[in-house]
Amino acid sequence: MSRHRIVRGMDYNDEYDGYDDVYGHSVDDDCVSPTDQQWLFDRTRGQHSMSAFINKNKNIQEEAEDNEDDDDEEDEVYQKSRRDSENFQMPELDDTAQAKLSSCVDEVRSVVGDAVSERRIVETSMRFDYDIQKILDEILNEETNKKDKGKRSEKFKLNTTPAAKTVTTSKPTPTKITLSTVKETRRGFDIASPKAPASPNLSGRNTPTEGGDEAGRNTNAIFKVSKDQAQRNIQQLYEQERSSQKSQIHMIVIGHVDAGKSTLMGHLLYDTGNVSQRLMHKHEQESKKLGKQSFMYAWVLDETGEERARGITMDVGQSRIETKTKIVTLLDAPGHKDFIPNMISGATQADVALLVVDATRGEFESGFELGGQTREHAILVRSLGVNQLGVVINKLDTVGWSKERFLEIVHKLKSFLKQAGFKESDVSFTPCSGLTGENLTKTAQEPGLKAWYDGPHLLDVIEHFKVPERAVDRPFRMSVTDIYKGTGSGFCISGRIETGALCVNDKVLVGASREQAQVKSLSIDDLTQTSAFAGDQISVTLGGVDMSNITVGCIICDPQMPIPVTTRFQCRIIVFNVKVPITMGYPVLLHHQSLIEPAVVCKLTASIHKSTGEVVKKKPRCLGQNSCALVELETSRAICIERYSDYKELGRVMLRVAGVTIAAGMVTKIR
Ligand SMILES: Nc1nc2c(ncn2[C@@H]2O[C@H](COP(=O)(O)OP(=O)(O)OP(=O)(O)O)[C@@H](O)[C@H]2O)c(=O)[nH]1
Repeated sequence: MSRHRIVRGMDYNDEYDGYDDVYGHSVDDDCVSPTDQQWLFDRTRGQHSMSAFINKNKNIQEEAEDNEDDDDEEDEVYQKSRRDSENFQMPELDDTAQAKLSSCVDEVRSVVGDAVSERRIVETSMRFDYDIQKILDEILNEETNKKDKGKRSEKFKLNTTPAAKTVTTSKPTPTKITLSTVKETRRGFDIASPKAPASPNLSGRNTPTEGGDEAGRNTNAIFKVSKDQAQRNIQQLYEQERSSQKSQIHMIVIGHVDAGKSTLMGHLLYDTGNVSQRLMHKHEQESKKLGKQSFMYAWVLDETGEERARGITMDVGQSRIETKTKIVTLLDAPGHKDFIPNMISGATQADVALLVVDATRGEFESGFELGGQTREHAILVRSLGVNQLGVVINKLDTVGWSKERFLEIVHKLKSFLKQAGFKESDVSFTPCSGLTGENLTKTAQEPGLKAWYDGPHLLDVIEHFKVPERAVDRPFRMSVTDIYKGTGSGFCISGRIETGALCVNDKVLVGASREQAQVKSLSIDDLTQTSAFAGDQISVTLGGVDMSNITVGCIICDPQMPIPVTTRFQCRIIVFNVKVPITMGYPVLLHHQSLIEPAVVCKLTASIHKSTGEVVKKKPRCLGQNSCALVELETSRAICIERYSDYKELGRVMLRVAGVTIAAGMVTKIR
């Protein structure tokens, strides 16, 4: 039972409240100099109306590339729209309609800023029955049409950056701040130019001296490796070392909070002899003392005091079991929505998944139908490349082993999973109880279940998962999931080898810094090894590298065939549930393997058909839920990424905003 949590390079709190910080930084530190502050609208300085502010600050330097007349027209139109807003009286509505209207106005404002009058937003909202997507389409399209027709009198700029709310007051005003400031404030936070990626610390010790473009792509850099490393026959080595061993598989256990995942895994570990009777007795006694005896099996994987006290899993617990033909690494994911980043990080390491659902009446429904995590987890693992799924219909003891309840849940999940992209033949449904241990490692014993079920038990289901092909003969790539101080010199990193192989004494390149490091030692499940291959979860001690250049999420790669480094790339995305449609400038948190990095949707290239991939509309204004599109993303720092067509494992991304997954994507081009 190992759990690497010694050094976590990422503070997941950033996921939830880091935006203020990021925007604050962008505006306060970089975009607006102290002297520019005078041009920003500030209610505390008595500028109670925007028009007063405009009049007061007439002599502001103009944006170099804009035509003076246009600016005057913009002034006039903008002021007209403001007056329109100020004189506008809200219609009298009942409470529900009023609430819908206010929320619509807020959401539209967050996209278009102050450039559109209150009246227009209100009227459009009512006309389109508060459908935010239609309202935005209407308003944004109208603006474009007007522009196209050359009706300059109606021209004013839209602020399409929801994140830039704090500075929108400066954007549409005729009294512009300097060009450089306007450009900088266009986005929610600072974006390094793709041509000059923010460079990590380069110690100069092991960095290449020539070759390679600025972003580190198509590099011709000369990285010397030993003859042994350069000429090694990896396939032969793999067969030599592994042909007589059981195959390895990584299985993530997912599902809504309290579905019984940890209890199920703890009981499975106990029944398969992976947890001693002594330890189980200890868990039983200690959990009893705290009045939490029902959690005694969960304690096998929920090891920290906080997890035990709160009765929830917070980080991915890791353990392993052996079946007849396989060594299975179990990854017990947290079900609570606050810990989805941890769950994503675990899912990137998984080959297959078990989706646990609680059969208790009302509980399945709240996990599946009422915004629970059952759907989100299933979609996430599928988007991250997991295509074999075992659905465990758990806690059947609470419904008297009812066949009807089992079939009802199977029916509901089947159609959903098909839509989520799972093939029917790759999905199985197993009834059981993690608490009583029914149908875990032995065929059904309970008369209520035996009466109608004679299918496989859970261990059988796991045994029959197909082992994915391991890309051992491809260049080495590994994503770092943890960093910690080793016992000797150097320091340790852990992660899963996505492709290729690694041997002791090999040279590797580290992340975007491209610094060279040497493998001092490596281990799998705390056992020292001389080599490791794609699919292995390993710990590596590295030497000769600046520790500050290694962070959780960075990629370690083959020095002769390095991974591309970039700040900008194109993705094909599927948009999930978004409250506010995605527009240009939309800030997101990019999840790539274990990396979580602020990014911005900097271009909406085309809307595409979900199944055929045909272009439906070029340069769409916005993307609503369930749409599919080609977009470009720009990260604030240079990252290592691959095209999906080259390396499936490293070409997938997830986009999240304020703790919600809004899209999943595949990388199609690297700029
Ligand atoms: N009756 C019954 N209760 C169960 C069963 N499995 C789990 N439970 C109870 O459900 C509660 C939650 O179990 P956990 O195993 O912690 O659930 P979890 O899905 O791991 O929770 P998170 O990881 O926090 O999402 C505990 O009180 C368990 O005893 C079951 O098969 N039958």
